Amino acid sequence: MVARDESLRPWDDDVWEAGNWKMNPQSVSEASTLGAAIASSFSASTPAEVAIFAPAPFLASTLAAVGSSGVQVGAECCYHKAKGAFTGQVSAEMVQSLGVHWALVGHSERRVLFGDDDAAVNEQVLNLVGKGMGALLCIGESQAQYEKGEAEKVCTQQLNKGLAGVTEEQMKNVVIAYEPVWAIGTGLTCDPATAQKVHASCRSVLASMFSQGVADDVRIQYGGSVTPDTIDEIMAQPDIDGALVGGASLVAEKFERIMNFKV
Ligand SMILES: O=C[C@H](O)COP(=O)(O)O
Repeated sequence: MVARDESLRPWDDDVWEAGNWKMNPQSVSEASTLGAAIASSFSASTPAEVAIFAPAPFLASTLAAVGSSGVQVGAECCYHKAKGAFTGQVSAEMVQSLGVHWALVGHSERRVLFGDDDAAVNEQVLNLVGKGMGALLCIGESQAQYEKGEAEKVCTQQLNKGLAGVTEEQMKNVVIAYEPVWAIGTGLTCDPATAQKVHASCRSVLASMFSQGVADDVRIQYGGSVTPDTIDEIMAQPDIDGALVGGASLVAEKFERIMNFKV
């Protein structure tokens, strides 16, 4: 068994519900208001750890808005280089200096729109865990791959490539998010039983790559059109340890219901 790094996990729960705001909040004030609202509905009785992945310009203000609530704040992407002539990029060091300890890696929008291939994803994961930060690695198949029945195959490849070179010890700072691309922002939530099957397959891949202990301990979130109406059935699946939520994380009341899922 791999002991979790509790400095990155202030709450002793197995479940992690995370909001990915993407490029949606348009101002410091909008992000801060949303962050404060989410933080105010988070309490000791919330059955999950909670994190918000915010746009880089709003990380500091979102951290201030959530204050000491226990809601964690992460970055949406960190380039793997520490410093240099990389116009427009944000480094792990930059966000770490703000007090941010987590970043998303390999979100399908990064892969499809910005060319983050498996090699780039792997560099970002290695960079983050090498610095003691946490990496939330997103994987998932496209619609065409889904229709060909390739979900498990694609996820296996993305895990193998994205986590190449990561040590068993570093896996304590890795969370996986299975996000079928065809379900993102479409209202088409993956059938929970199908998602469970892919999650179980991912866990078995991680057992082969690392150990059964890592596979048992790692948290695997589901993402893709999660809403207050779908969260309970998703969370009832044994291998689903939380949700990575896009659109519904932009509405505090919706995200509050997701945080307080019922099983
Ligand atoms: O990172 C979050 C996912 O892309 C899901 O987004 P969504 O909940 O808007 O479908």
